[in-house]
Amino acid sequence: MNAREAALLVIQDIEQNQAYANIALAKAIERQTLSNQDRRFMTELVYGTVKAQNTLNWLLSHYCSRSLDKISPVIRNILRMGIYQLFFLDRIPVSAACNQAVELTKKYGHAGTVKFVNAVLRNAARTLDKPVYPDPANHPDQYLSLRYYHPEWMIERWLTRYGFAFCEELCASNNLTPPLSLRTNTLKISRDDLLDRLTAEQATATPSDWTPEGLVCTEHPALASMPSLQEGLFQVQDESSMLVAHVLGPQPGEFIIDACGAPGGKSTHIAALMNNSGKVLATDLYEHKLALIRENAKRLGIHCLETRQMDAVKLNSLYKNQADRVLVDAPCSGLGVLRRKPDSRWRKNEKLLRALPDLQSAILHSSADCVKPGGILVYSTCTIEPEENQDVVNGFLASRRDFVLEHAGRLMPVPRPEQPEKMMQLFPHIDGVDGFFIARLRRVGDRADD
Ligand SMILES: C[S@@+](CC[C@H](N)C(=O)[O-])C[C@H]1O[C@@H](n2cnc3c(N)ncnc32)[C@H](O)[C@@H]1O
Repeated sequence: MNAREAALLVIQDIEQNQAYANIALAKAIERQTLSNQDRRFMTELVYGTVKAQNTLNWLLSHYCSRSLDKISPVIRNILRMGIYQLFFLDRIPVSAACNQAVELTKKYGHAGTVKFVNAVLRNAARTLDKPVYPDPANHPDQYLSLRYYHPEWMIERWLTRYGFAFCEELCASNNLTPPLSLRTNTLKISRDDLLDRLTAEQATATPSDWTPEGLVCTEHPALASMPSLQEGLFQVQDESSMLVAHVLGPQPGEFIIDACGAPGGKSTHIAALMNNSGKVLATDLYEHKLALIRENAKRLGIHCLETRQMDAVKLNSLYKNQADRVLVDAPCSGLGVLRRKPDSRWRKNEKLLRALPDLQSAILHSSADCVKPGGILVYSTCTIEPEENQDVVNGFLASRRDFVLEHAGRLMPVPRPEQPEKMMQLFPHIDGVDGFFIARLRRVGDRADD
């Protein structure tokens, strides 16, 4: 199977079965024996076609008299892939984009659709030029939506809040492919030694500017094939996500609860910072996700971590006043990590976003009850929406006089320029890392300070 056909099947899986793009792609890559070049091309086709689907539909509508809803999903995806190559991939010859789409249609369509796909793509190829987007001065939301492949409701939200320039930079950065970042498993290896191992495994990495254990990897073989991963020498984790455990500040011997723990990126980091001593209890609503934490912990050689399936809203019924520190890495809209998941922007909607702050607040309140007097509570999300971040924490503080807000930015493991706000909001286009929010609170009461 060639890269285009493999890409088409992944795109179909994402659209028809709601498969997650990164997972469906990784599985397909594992099944195929593709060269590195073909693997990169397949990834580009899948991610580009899925991410830019609104713009591809809009471009297609210029060349296709039939309504796109009336076209079968597989043919529509062949057309989208073809248009994507014609308009957005400079190095693909026009003939290859058209001919290969026709070949795929022969296999997945019928004689009529072959003619149709051929006609639409040849028509597009004849008039091929740069897309002419709506005028940004008169239609800023349509312009940004089509130019940067984001749902219009999301653009409207950000335009109102941040203005055009900020919104444009944010959307542009959501479309850049972020480097892979890795957290050294300091229980097994130092960052310098891991760098040597990665180089020996044909990966290119440099130390992170944000954390002492972070590495930024610009080139690497398929992750599953890397012995250093299997040996548990690192965990894949974004740099901003690695900051959370540092802000929590776990100490060896303590009892820590990670209320929304799966798949375990932060729980396992906390355990490493505690040098595998004390106890980390990772809870999550879903048992199958807890299995991922256990797998990760085993691979990383962590034995101070336990898991428990439970609704974090009820955490205080079991662990009231017991934990030295509690992390609430809350379920959220994930709008800070759109650059990592090309399909996720099309899975969100405003109704879903509106429901989140109530759940986040309920988890935060219950988790707060589990913190010992003098202990620490950290609330984090991978979103940039104030309703899920500052508003949740401010609402909590307004009703909980037993907690005070501390300055998260002062606890950075690698010093950074000081920000005036105590709560930390990172943006991909400003900070170059995933959009993340971190707030640290201390429960009033006696306890040895840290
Ligand atoms: C942002 S993810 C956590 C990521 C994790 N901390 C890490 O670093 O790998 C949020 C998690 O909250 C879980 N979750 C959602 N609702 C929950 C609830 N009511 N109680 C406990 N966990 C919940 C989800 O299953 C998801 O695994």
